[in-house]
Amino acid sequence: MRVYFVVNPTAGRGRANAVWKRIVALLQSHRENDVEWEAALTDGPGAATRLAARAAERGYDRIVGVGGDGTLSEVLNGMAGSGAEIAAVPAGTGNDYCRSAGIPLDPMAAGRLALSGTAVPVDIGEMIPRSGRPRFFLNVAGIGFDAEVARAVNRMPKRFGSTVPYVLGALRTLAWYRPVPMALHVDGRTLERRVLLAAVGLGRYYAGGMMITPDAVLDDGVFDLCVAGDIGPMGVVRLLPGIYRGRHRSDPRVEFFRCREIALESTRPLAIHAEGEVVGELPARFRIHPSRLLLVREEGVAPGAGSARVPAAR
Ligand SMILES: Nc1ncnc2c1ncn2[C@@H]1O[C@H](COP(=O)(O)OP(=O)(O)OP(=O)(O)O)[C@@H](O)[C@H]1O
Repeated sequence: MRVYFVVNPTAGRGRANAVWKRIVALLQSHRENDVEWEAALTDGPGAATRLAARAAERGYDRIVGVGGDGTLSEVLNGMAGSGAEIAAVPAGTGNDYCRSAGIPLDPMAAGRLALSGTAVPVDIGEMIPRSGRPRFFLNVAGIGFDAEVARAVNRMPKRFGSTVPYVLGALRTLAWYRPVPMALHVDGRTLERRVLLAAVGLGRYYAGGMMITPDAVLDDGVFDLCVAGDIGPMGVVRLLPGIYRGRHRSDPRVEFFRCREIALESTRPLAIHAEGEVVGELPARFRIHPSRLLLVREEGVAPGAGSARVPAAR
């Protein structure tokens, strides 16, 4: 098997650098002779997409993103549709996709899995803005309050980990952001609402462990759409802490839908985030591609990580 590592040395406030050194030591001691590997470090935004696209073109069987959710998302956008498998070594700040997918958060365990685990098909989403470039995502994309929080968080230094910047960004955004009148087209049905946020989930977690779409399953062929309605600043303050445990599930102002196609329109332009990075503006469509990605993950583990599977015989 030929494995290509795409390493973002700046992920996790530079933690990825140390992680990568340990992974190299693991690779050098790896006894399986049938693994041939190569690696490249990213040198800025967009580099992981270019590196992953080249690796897929050159016929690598497996492409491993070493970094956080942003790195993995860039890797996906370089290799989606190529037939290559994707694996992840979590070395970022939030690592929400690994949390959602049941990939070990311990980078060395994830590194071993990347080398010897098997890949299973999972769903990916495509965000198609009316103007601008479409983009694939693997975990959560969204609009509204959370996209504005993502914008605020991305402007902050990452030295505090993932939760503190998120809470600070959320508080700052609370001061000015108000629910926006929107039309949501969900599998052909139109809903009109004032919307605080809409999150399109394949995985369950985002923003450093918030369980925004608590029932999402990576390989069920549908999006879990979470729509938080007309909720004011004090309501958000009360709602936010409970999202870490999925308690918003029972809040009457929050609705959930299982669907395949979503189109969102708003009365004013709203930013769209994918995996916590701002990637476009409404209006946009979201389309699911069931089982489109081959993901290396542990089988039969992890709450929220997909349907339970019988462990393969070894
Ligand atoms: N050499 C580089 N210098 C600066 N930025 C880079 C470099 N390589 C990649 N990037 C950018 O770094 C961004 C953040 O990376 P990533 O999301 O993987 O780490 P993180 O933010 O620490 O983790 P998480 O998203 O899990 O919280 C990516 O969006 C990518 O475009």
